[in-house]
Amino acid sequence: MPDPESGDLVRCEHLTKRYGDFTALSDCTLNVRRGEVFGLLGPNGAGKTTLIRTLLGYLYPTSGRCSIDGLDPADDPVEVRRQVSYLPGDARLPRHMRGKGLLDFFAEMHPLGDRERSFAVADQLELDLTRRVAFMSTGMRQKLALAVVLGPRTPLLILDEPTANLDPTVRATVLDLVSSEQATGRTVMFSSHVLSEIEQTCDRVAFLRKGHLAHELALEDLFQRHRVTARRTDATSSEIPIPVELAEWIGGISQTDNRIQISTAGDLAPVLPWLATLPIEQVRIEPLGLHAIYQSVHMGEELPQLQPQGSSETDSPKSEGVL
Ligand SMILES: Nc1ncnc2c1ncn2[C@@H]1O[C@H](COP(=O)(O)OP(=O)(O)OP(=O)(O)O)[C@@H](O)[C@H]1O
Repeated sequence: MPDPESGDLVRCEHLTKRYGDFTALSDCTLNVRRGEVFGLLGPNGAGKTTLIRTLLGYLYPTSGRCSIDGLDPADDPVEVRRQVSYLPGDARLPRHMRGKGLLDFFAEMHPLGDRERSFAVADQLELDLTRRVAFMSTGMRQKLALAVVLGPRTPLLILDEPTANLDPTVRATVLDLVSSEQATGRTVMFSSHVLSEIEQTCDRVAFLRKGHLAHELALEDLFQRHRVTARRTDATSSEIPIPVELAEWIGGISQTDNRIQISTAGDLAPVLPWLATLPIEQVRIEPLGLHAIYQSVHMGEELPQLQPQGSSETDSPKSEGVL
């Protein structure tokens, strides 16, 4: 039964999917909250599409379970798919149809289809709807697929690499469209290999690696974290103590030769006066972006220090858990 009271629209509990002996998704537990934009990140073959297709009931889980609005796709795939607009990574459209006819067709087919909306999206993407699909470029077909998928007013939108094959201007429009969908109350899941798109659009992101959920991260949290690098000007290499009153803001301090690195969490304002008192020069402060996290997950390395706020532990890397 749909459960509108639950804060989570999507739930995966210990979801595992094997193809023969090969485990494509392993013990994956994650939730997507209603109204959020949730990003799926991971290298090629990480299991993103497998996760999405299991959620939609196109694949049966080997073990574990998942649900969309309380509905289990293994039990009721048709009803689940009524709740979802899905853009596959390899969307194939009937080649003989013209754009206009195709949008009409899909708007009529879907119980929540909205022809006006599909045409408005096509217009926003500056797509020529008079052409046959067969004569469209790859990017034009992607635009058309987006116009199809963004039409129906489903509670959930799942987009598998929606900006693939699009030029930078159109990519930006697509991200705007995703944000507009969120503003209307829809929940969006999307996978992308473009980290800046995830940073720009998502509320939370999950990193998959070799079928495992390697990390989950709230973007708001990431933007609050910075890395300060500097050169020590004093001759000693003695440890710089973290002032007790700043324990909440300083994640850790590490030093190699005379290079010092300080990780911060939360507002920088209380940290800056203290930094000014330290024997350091060539100070660089940079937000800890997704790129640093992604690289670590991708390489299977331990992650850079990301202490939760309130922690005063030193700069020991951690490799598990929610960042
Ligand atoms: N039908 C299948 N039979 C066997 N193995 C499969 C099948 N479908 C996918 N796989 C394997 O499962 C793994 C996960 O594939 P999946 O398509 O989910 O990855 P992905 O994260 O979406 O990758 P990409 O970023 O390249 O789209 C890959 O190693 C892939 O080769």
